[in-house]
Amino acid sequence: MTSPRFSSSDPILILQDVHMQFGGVTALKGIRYQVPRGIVQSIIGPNGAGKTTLLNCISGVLHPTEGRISFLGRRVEREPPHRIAALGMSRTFQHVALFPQMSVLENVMVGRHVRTRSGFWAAGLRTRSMRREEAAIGRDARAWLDFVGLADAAHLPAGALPLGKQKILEIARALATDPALLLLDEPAGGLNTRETEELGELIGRIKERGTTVILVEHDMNLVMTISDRILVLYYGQPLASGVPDEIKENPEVIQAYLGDEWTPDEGAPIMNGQL
Ligand SMILES: Nc1ncnc2c1ncn2[C@@H]1O[C@H](COP(=O)(O)OP(=O)(O)OP(=O)(O)O)[C@@H](O)[C@H]1O
Repeated sequence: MTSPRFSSSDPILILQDVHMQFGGVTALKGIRYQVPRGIVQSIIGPNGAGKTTLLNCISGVLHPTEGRISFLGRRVEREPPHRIAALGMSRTFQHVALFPQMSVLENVMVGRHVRTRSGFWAAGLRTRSMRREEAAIGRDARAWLDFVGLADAAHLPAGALPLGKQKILEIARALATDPALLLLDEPAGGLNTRETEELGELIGRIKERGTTVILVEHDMNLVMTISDRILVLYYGQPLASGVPDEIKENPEVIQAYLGDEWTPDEGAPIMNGQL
């Protein structure tokens, strides 16, 4: 699915002068950035900095008003979300968007159908080949539930799970397409400390599988613990980029986001859990 000119050492994602205007609001002002393959790349910044808008542009939910986005060597800034998903990108949303009446397993199977030939609704017609495909999808979905630690809940209605597990289920559903790039929009929102630690451990295992992760997150403990690189957005522009220690010690970042009261010696800043 990658471009013939794409080499495995090329950045998986290249943003060139990405600009997004909503009427009078400029949400992104010419973002230039590259994400190498196989890392956890976090994007942080205060409310309204443009983080979700950037994820929406990358995943095709929004089309930037200007600029180019290349994913696996292909231009995608004018592609719809399903085409980008089929190229190998998957995402979760800030607010849980599961089918609450469907089982945990079925929710993961819905995610997998993005890549099947028959599609989820056509599968209802149930030809023999479709049934075989369906059975294979069921097996894969179980394997993903096992991977994220939800195998025991496979037959429960998704809506019956506590929020923390629903968020993990969303990640399982996004993983069901076996994406090269996974975008996570505030996965730790609403999670307690233990759930957030488990989430961090899961993201680490996703990376170990070879999936690149882009994480938009306010929980600084999580970000500083699991990120290979951090991009700081401020009013729609990159303010800084680097490894966690560089970001923690960057005076502009400290000044702009973290407040004067925090110093790097105190460890990762939390600011009431929020930037
Ligand atoms: N659909 C839209 N129409 C108009 N303005 C929008 C739209 N989406 C986002 N914006 C504006 O764009 C700017 C960036 O918003 P965005 O949600 O991307 O920020 P964010 O960094 O994700 O914030 P948060 O941390 O609160 O989620 C904000 O000023 C927001 O009000």
